[in-house]
Amino acid sequence: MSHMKTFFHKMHGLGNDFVIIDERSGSFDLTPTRIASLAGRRRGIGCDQFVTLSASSDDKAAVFVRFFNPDGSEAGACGNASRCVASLLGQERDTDSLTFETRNGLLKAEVLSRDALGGAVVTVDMGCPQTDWQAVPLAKPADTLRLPLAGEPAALSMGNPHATFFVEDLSEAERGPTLEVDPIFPDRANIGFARIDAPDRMRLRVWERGAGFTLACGSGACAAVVNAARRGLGERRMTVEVDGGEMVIAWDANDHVLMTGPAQLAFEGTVDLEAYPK
Ligand SMILES: N[C@@H](CCC[C@H](N)C(=O)O)C(=O)O
Repeated sequence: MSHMKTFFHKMHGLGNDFVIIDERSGSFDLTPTRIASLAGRRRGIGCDQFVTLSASSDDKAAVFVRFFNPDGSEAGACGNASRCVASLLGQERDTDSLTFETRNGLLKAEVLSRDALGGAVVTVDMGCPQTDWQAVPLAKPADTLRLPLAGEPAALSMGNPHATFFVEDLSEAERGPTLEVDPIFPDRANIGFARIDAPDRMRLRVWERGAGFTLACGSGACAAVVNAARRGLGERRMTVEVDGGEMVIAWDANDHVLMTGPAQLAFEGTVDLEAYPK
């Protein structure tokens, strides 16, 4: 029996990699179990996040974009995937300015440049950080500037929950797996470890909820810069060095967080979804 093959794009932003599947012409049976097996590095295609594109009911938006972690859980935001989607759709629509819908609302993106090898530099307006304890969310009222955890991280939501620890030594990042599931985070959290190297520069590692350490976390970089500025540790515009390269994050006067960095097409392929358990 032959099954239909489903087309996918494999893209990455600074090594944070994605499988992108287009469901605009019809949805596929993408259960959390199937997503987790497709995301597997040995038996699947392999990715840090799985991304679906479907029709948006908002006529300002080109598509509705959903982000899934490799454990099958859904995330409200993914910065690096947002740059990749903007690059892909910009090419499809022959435009550099795009708006797309996510669970965190409408995001605007601008493709700043392209090369001949599937690469682009993209700015995405990631929206406004939310710093109320209920929005992060936290399990109980707490000052989101200094959570009652050893190291007193600052917390906020960029559409997904983030806590940023400011550290001298990045080996503290080994606390990430335990902190992701600390009872203070009822939806778990992405845990960033930031070393401030200059007022406009930081080094960041993020233990991602549902994914583990990745080479880059765009929403984590946005959270880290906002949290550094809130704590008076950094400027509102910083270069963030992650394991996979660099992004520039600017928290503007209108409270929006602008993230600029690369988006790269790695390859395209087809997959028989039925071959993966659901
Ligand atoms: N890699 C991401 C964030 C992906 C989602 C995150 N793991 C979550 O569960 O919130 C990024 O670039 O922002």
